[in-house]
Amino acid sequence: MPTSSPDSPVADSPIPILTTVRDYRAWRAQATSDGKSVGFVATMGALHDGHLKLVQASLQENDYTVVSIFVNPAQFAPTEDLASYPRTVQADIAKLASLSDNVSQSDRRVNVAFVPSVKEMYPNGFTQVVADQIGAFVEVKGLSHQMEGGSRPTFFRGVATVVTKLFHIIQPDKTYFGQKDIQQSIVLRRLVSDLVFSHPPSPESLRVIPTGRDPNDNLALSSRNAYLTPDSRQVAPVLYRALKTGQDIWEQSHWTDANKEERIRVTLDRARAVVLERAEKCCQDGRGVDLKLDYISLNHPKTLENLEQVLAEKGAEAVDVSQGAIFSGAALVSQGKDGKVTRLIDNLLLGFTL
Ligand SMILES: Nc1ncnc2c1ncn2[C@@H]1O[C@H](COP(=O)(O)OP(=O)(O)OP(=O)(O)O)[C@@H](O)[C@H]1O
Ligand SMILES: CC(C)(CO)[C@@H](O)C(=O)[O-]
Ligand code: BAL
Repeated sequence: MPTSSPDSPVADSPIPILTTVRDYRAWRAQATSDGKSVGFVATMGALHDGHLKLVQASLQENDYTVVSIFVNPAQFAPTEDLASYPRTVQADIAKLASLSDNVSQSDRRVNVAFVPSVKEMYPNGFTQVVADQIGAFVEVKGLSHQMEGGSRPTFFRGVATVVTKLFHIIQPDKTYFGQKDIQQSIVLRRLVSDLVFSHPPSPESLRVIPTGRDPNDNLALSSRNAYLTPDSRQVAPVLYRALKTGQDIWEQSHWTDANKEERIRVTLDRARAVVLERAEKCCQDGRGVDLKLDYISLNHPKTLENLEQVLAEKGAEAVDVSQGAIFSGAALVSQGKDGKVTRLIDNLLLGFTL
């Protein structure tokens, strides 16, 4: 374990915290020589039960489990919330330390938390302004500019870059990501496949774990939910309700290939209407909550093509729903004139599994 100042998260840690690539590599070399498999969960911290599901999956399937906590500046646009992103490392470490493999009842626990500095991850410096960046960055073309990438055009470049670094450092045999960020998982599987990563050794070793939700109202758990006020927290589950409404329509038994155009339109219209009606109600109820729909879309599960767009540009014959569809959306909620905006995202899988 590295030495540390008394108030750093490393001091008195209930699990080893490694902060440098050098220390981690020494630990990993020992794990390799001991013949131990390593599972990896990448996070930005502010851990919640959704993250802990990923960690539990890793504890079940690997000898050792490593969790990284790193708020990656490269995936935030200059206008986004890098500075205010919740940072709760000590509480995160306590949560990780309290976990054990609850299925096979082995005594496996999180072995290492990797908590690097920005300097450690970007030793040659870094700017959020893409045009001014110098050095190696990773892009996964064709999958990064629709859905979440439509509103966050540099986001997946930042994610693919930092995850490439993390995979090179951590050398995971398996790695665990959340369905909540479905596009991220698809982009990263393609990255692993196209750049022939040896760790993880295949896109399938990047496991995607179902979205953890609030048991009362199904709101997808998210670190940024910490920004919600009590009133905006009441409004936030509307995105899930909208997607569920659309899913119920999509899954009706009368749809055939001949009426897929109507299937797409009705599914999207009804789901969007749920959010728009709630937004209207927010405007009228005097609480000052502002709800905006960013998008709700249907996308091909592999190519991420926007089905509505394909329909408009190429006609119904060009639309392929035979492999199912990703049904996803994002909405922005805030309260008060200068209230912090929370970006909510969610998705449901229509007719396919990951
Ligand atoms: N509700 C959830 N269920 C399962 N996995 C999740 C959930 N929320 C996040 N994850 C996964 O945890 C990993 C780390 O995500 P991250 O630290 O960004 O948390 P987050 O809650 O998604 O934060 P943010 O609010 O910034 O989007 C990612 O693979 C992400 O998909
Ligand atoms: C994968 C990740 C840790 C990369 O910073 C982040 O995008 C996240 O937490 O989902
Ligand atoms: N869970 C994705 C991290 C982000 O929104 O920056």
